[in-house]
Amino acid sequence: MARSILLVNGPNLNLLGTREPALYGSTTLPNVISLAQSQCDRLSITFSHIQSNHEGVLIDHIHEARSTFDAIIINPGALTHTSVALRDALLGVEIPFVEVHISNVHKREPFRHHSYLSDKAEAVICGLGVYGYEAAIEFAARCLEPKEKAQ
Ligand SMILES: O=C(O)[C@]1(O)C[C@H](CCCOc2ccccc2)[C@@H](O)[C@H](O)C1
Repeated sequence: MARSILLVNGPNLNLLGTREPALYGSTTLPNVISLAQSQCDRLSITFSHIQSNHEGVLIDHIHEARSTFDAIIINPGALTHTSVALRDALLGVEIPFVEVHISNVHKREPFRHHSYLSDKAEAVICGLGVYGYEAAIEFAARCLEPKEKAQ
């Protein structure tokens, strides 16, 4: 089971719970983080979180995760549909990851139907609202084995 999880949230997710509640619900990002921290505490999993509106900042944190985290749970936001660089960063660190989307992207505009990450994700969760984060943590705890640490 994963013993340490980094939760990554991409651009505009800092607005969660304050705009577009019909699409993304009314739970704020701080509340999502608090719930995730409590869930990880119960599972004896080390937890950390980053949210940034800047692609390069997210990439830097993913690089830094290589020596620390067994699993990444990522909601890339709109970078899902545009960022080869984010894909390359995840592939480069060789940390298993779960892709989460609050909305069902497949019921939305066609440009949201493609992800640069999904074919490399251990799992893709979308349309469950913020429960998707809880489900992703549970999946990581049960099913993601830590990769052998590089010597
Ligand atoms: O459904 C998801 O979680 C998305 O990753 C959210 C992205 C948007 C992130 C912005 O989130 C907001 C939340 C509240 C208010 C405004 C934006 C969107 O571009 C993806 O296609 C699907």
